[in-house]
Amino acid sequence: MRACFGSVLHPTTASPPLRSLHHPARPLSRLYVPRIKISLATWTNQIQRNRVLKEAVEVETGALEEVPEGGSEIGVNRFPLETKEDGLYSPPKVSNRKKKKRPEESDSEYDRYKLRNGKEVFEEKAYLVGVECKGSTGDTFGIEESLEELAQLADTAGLRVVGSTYQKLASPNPRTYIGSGKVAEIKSAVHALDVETVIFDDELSAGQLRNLEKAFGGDVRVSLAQMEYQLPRLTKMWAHLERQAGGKVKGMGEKQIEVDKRILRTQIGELRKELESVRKHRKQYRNRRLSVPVPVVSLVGYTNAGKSTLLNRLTGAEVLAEDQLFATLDPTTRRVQMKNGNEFLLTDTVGFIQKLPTMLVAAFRATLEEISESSLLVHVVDISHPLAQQQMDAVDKVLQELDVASIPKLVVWNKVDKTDDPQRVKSQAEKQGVICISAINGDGLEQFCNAIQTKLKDSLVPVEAFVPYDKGMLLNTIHQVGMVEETEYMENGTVVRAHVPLPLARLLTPMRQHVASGC
Ligand SMILES: Nc1nc2c(ncn2[C@@H]2O[C@H](COP(=O)(O)OP(=O)(O)OP(=O)(O)O)[C@@H](O)[C@H]2O)c(=O)[nH]1
Ligand SMILES: [Mg+2]
Repeated sequence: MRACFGSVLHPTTASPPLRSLHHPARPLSRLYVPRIKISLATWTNQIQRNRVLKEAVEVETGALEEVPEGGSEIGVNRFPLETKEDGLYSPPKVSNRKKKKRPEESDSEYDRYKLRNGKEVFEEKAYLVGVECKGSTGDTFGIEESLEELAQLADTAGLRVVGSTYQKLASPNPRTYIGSGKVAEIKSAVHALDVETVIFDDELSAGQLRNLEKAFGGDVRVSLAQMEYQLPRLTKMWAHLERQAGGKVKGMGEKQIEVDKRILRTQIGELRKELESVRKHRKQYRNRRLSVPVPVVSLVGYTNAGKSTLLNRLTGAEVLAEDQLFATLDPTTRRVQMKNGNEFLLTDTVGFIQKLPTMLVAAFRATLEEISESSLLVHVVDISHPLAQQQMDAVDKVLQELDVASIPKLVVWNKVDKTDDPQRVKSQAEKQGVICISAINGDGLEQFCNAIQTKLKDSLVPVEAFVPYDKGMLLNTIHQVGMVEETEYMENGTVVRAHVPLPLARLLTPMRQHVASGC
């Protein structure tokens, strides 16, 4: 056994050659996501396997003569795919911690390569350990729920959860965090189940990680949790920027695989700089966008609440919406046109999660900065979730930490179709002045758009401006994004009285002065 990553320990078993790429790491904070989703080990494997897969595709299209080792008889689909009837890949549901191994399930290395979102991942076997310290404040989620969520995250990260345990502690053991009896119990589970990754539901010190690895029987290497967290995000951002900004960012134009190779060669300090540069360019991109004076509405909410589904439904966008945590990693913005012709920009964001630590908030900054520049936040709640209230509280807490609590907010209860009694939920929502929708079947979306419009109006600025006829486009924009109360046609232009978004009001400033000085 070897390696730890965040509070994740990777014991090694007889590994295929690719697994030697594993890089261990340690946690910087109590991070769920980086600890598992962004395992450099998994990620480097993915890159490596994707390369092989890419080569295999080239073989099929005749681009390469040489067949990759071991791939001759299987071609593109040399690794098993799990498909649903509709042909889409469906990851195994792992929220059931007592999942039994199917008799026909083989542990051969090939069987454990799975295709996820078009990428191939090696499914490591994971064992979850939940820890609850008595007297720890602020946690409204119980330990069982925390473990459920951790299992879902592990699934999202491409791990196969083979077991779990938890312990309530009066205070953590300084050497191993959990008690020695628990350590022994986990050790036997690790060996009995051939576990490769042990994930702790809490922050462990470097010393505790070392001791635990030793106790479970491996040598520990500790480093680079931060990098593991940033790498995929960085890559994704590049891809995102490439699509949106048209090739001006450093590294753009590089194929994904080249970016991947370059990142693999890069050290963590350099990566930090790169992330910073991505942030700067995103900001430039946002500034350009802000010069188009359309109000920005951001969808925020707990992960899996249905934000991307709502964006897709309203705009016809094709943002990945999946029953997995953290399906969305970087924001996407689309224009929404309402029936009355008014427009706003709708931004999807990365979902929040309980115990989102300040450090993670900082790391998410690149994406969450979008939120701070919105005219309106739409808090999407999965009202069918048994812990909907706790999730709402967790989101509000993060919004406070992000210092955006002052931005007007509209709360929307989503997935009403999934509740036991949609009618009852709807009337409850009405009483509380909350909009009730189903992003999946479109129920309540008209009411939702009207509510956005009303809320946006509250954030509009009243202006009176003289718009010369040669600036006719501007008048169109005022009609499109603002609310026009009165227009008066003069000899050289139009006097317009309207409520407009702040950026447009700024743009109109010279014309407002014109009004003041004599029209
Ligand atoms: N029944 C039902 N399912 C929904 C509804 N809206 C979304 N879903 C499902 O909920 C799951 C999560 O939806 P996403 O849109 O990916 O959620 P998200 O908030 O973007 O999640 P993250 O990107 O992880 O933060 C998907 O399986 C959707 O199909 C709804 O109104 N009703
Ligand atoms: Mg999403």
